[in-house]
Amino acid sequence: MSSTFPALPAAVVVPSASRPLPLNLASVTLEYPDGDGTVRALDSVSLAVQAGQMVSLVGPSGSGKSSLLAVAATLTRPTDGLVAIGGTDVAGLPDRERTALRRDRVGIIFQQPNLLASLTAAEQLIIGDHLRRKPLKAARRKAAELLDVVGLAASADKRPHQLSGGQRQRVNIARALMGDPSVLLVDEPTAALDHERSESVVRLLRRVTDQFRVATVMVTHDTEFVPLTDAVATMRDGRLSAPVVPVG
Ligand SMILES: Nc1ncnc2c1ncn2[C@@H]1O[C@H](COP(=O)(O)OP(=O)(O)OP(=O)(O)O)[C@@H](O)[C@H]1O
Repeated sequence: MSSTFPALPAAVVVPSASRPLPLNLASVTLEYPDGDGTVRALDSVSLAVQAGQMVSLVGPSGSGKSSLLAVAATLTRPTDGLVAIGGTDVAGLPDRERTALRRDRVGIIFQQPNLLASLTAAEQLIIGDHLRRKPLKAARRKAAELLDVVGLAASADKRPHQLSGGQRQRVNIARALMGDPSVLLVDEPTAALDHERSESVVRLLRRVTDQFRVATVMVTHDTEFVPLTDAVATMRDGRLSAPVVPVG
């Protein structure tokens, strides 16, 4: 842990009773088959994230961070426990409704932007809305607005090879916001970036979390960026080794 990270008293994030939490994981366990037995990637993990809150998820390799994101993203069904997005319990939903919930409520940002080589920055955003069957004109307007938010208004017509790594990650962030998600799940967004670009990407994630009131979970190994977030959750051997603590 970085020396700039303050030691703080533990405090569990308390959900507001009046409005459903954008993201609520309660006692989530995930087991993968492993030879004759199973490996427990998540062991009774609980994590509640409020609108406008940004939580850092840290922990050693193999501790379960990606598994937690995959379960929160509704990409992986947990073996046990509750996964609720905006108050909807995902467990009972058939695959089609899970996919629709994910498309409409969850923005996912992976380490690598995975942009399509032949599309411009604006088109990378618009194509998602096309799949959501939204009108093209509105999608164009929204893409322009979001590219402006991420500082790429002047690069809307550039293709991935004409953008820097940091700019590609900004397109990735704008793309994840196109569906107006209430939850943003971010996996090591700075893994391929130098320090300066990493900091500016995390600051951007902080800004969009505030501006769009999304509930953001960011897996990061850069603990120096933890103070830019509201709280830190530490994973070890599939468990949250400490309660979520606010960053002071
Ligand atoms: N598809 C899978 N099948 C079997 N075991 C898996 C699978 N995915 C992950 N695991 C195991 O689950 C545990 C948690 O892995 P996970 O990838 O979630 O950790 P992590 O903290 O994200 O690691 P890293 O920081 O290296 O990405 C590990 O023991 C891993 O080997």
